[in-house]
Amino acid sequence: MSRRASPLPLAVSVGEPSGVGVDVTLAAFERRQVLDLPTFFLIADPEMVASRAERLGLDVQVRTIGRPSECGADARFFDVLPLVNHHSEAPGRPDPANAAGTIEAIDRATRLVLEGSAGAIVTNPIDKKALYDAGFRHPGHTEYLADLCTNLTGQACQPVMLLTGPDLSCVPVTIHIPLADVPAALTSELILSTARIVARDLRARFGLERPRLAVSGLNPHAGERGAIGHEDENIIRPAVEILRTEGFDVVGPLPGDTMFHPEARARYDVALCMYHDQALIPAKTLAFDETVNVTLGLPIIRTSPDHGTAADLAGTGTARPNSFIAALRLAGRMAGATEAEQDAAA
Ligand SMILES: NC(=O)c1ccc[n+]([C@@H]2O[C@H](COP(=O)([O-])OP(=O)(O)OC[C@H]3O[C@@H](n4cnc5c(N)ncnc54)[C@H](O)[C@@H]3O)[C@@H](O)[C@H]2O)c1
Ligand SMILES: N[C@H](C(=O)O)[C@H](O)COP(=O)(O)O
Repeated sequence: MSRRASPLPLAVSVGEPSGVGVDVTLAAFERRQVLDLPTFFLIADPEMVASRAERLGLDVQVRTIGRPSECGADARFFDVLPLVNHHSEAPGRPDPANAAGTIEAIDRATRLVLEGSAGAIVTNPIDKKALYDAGFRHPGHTEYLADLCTNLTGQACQPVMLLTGPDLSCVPVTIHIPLADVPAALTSELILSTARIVARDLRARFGLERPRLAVSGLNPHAGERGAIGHEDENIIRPAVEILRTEGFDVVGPLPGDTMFHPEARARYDVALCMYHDQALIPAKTLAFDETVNVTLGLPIIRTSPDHGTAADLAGTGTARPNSFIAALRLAGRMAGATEAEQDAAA
């Protein structure tokens, strides 16, 4: 698979303005040349961005652009596509009044990628509770982007959350739901559809021809052959067997506690886990600074740093930009590969 950089700029959404999103974006901009980062612009309130840069003591000049094609025209400037909705600059103090701008940035970035003006969307973290308090009805970006893409394209899509780092890639089959609801939400069909999307997108977007999948169990010891819970034998194992008959390279159900040590990880490309923390605890513990959150199953490329808003660090200059930089790099590579394939097919 080609790994050329995307010639289209990446659209970065501002995320929660009281969090570290702008801080890590500015830090990445400052290192763009030395790190040879893909070209990107931020969708945000330019005044808020300029205030944050000043608070951080950064010598960054914000330039307002009207469209993505203007991005990078003068490399000295930090390009911002302005929001219609105003964002106040108040680090560490999430405010539902900012929700409209936060959502607007995600919407506009998505539309720009769908219309072919931007190569991919890189999202900064949102404060989910602040958005819920303002009436946002989706658990997170992952589910929201799927709804948005479905509405904009007319094609239904199932979003799949992939956390990918240097030594582990994993997918939570159930995503943002209470732990108590997981057993009822877990079906063989959901495991099957998730695994099929993972295999398809790892091939198309990452160049992995036949990814090796490892499926976790749900209960301790993967249910101890039915003695500690029934889901492993009645729901997960049948799904794994169907996947095998379909030609997938897949093992499972594997006990969740022993599938993440180094020798175990060497045997698979992606772990399919049954619930959010089963996947995200090992991913963030192994490589909090390098892991990237990617949404599979969408008609667009979306990446994000693995961390949240880190409101305690906003405006202090201590937030590490590493995961955001990894998200930019990965989005650039994925978009470049997609564009190369489209060129080849043309
Ligand atoms: N993609 C997203 O939109 C996304 C992802 C995760 C969490 N969130 C949201 O973020 C909010 C806060 O969540 P949380 O506290 O569980 O997680 P968090 O990642 O914001 O913070 C966890 C800990 O890690 C530290 N940390 C986070 N990012 C860091 C960085 N770049 N450099 C140095 N230290 C960093 C924080 O200071 C904190 O101590 C919640 O509202 C949550 O929903 C959003
Ligand atoms: N589940 C993610 C995490 O804990 O890192 C986070 O909430 C981001 O989810 P979205 O990308 O769907 O907002």
